[in-house]
Amino acid sequence: MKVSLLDDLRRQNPIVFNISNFVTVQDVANGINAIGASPIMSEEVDEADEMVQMSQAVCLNLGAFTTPQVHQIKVTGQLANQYHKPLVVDPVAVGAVKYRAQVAAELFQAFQPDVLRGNAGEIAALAGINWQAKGIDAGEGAADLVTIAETCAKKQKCTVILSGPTDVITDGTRTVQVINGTTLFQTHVGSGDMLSSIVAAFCAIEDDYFEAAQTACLVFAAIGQRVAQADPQMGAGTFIIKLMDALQQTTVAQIEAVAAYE
Ligand SMILES: Nc1ncnc2c1ncn2[C@@H]1O[C@H](COP(=O)(O)OP(=O)(O)OP(=O)(O)O)[C@@H](O)[C@H]1O
Ligand SMILES: Cc1ncsc1CCO
Ligand SMILES: [Mg+2]
Repeated sequence: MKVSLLDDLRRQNPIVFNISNFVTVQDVANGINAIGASPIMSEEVDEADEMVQMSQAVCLNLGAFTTPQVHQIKVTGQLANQYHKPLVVDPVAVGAVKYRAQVAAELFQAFQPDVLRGNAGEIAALAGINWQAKGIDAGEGAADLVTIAETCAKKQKCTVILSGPTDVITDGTRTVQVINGTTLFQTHVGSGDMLSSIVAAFCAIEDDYFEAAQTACLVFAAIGQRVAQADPQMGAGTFIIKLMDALQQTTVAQIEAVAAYE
């Protein structure tokens, strides 16, 4: 685990191009900015080529697309592959909505993600494993989370992050579990979207996307855990504000001091 990648990220301040969703776009932009990268968002396919070329990573969030946006997402994903820019995809609610699963399957015919980041319900759906997803939330299932993530990585031919109380990160061969975190993440809609774009920021500065993905998960979860531990009475509203502060201010040494992974 190379937590020092966080210092590289802050030094290099890479541009991360996001097609976000309207629910969480501001948290995603501010999260990227706070941690030390440079966000840019777009809803216009005509600027996709220029945007991808000037970016060091691309994050496509499938949270709330319209038909024109599906086209924009498809073109942007293809451009990311063409220009060899790391491509992270967040497949929001593909386990809960058949239409979304169908659109995601069509998109993955058109381009190849480098990292897929979703909760258990989303990653199980992309792995073809039975699970009861619940809207944007993970839902319930009996299957083993490591098996789900590894199956998904092999099937989709990329690094996979299955996030939750424990994050499972795998490229199908190497697998790490990040234990850090706080239940307060669940009280803030868009914690996962923030994580996906922060994964893209780490992929912008580290060519081994498995390494980038596991470091991003550890950094995000450990920072959230430190915030929660500082005030046991904290609620959802304060958490996001303190989390933004901590994304900006937490040091590599502070993260290493609480890091828990296996
Ligand atoms: N119960 C929990 N305990 C500790 N950490 C958690 C817990 N649930 C989620 N997390 C952390 O929250 C972050 C977001 O992951 P999560 O799986 O909740 O994404 P998500 O379901 O896509 O969220 P959203 O749809 O709100 O964006 C990750 O860093 C994960 O480790
Ligand atoms: C609540 C919600 N609905 C569509 S996207 C989204 C934010 C979590 O991705
Ligand atoms: Mg999500």
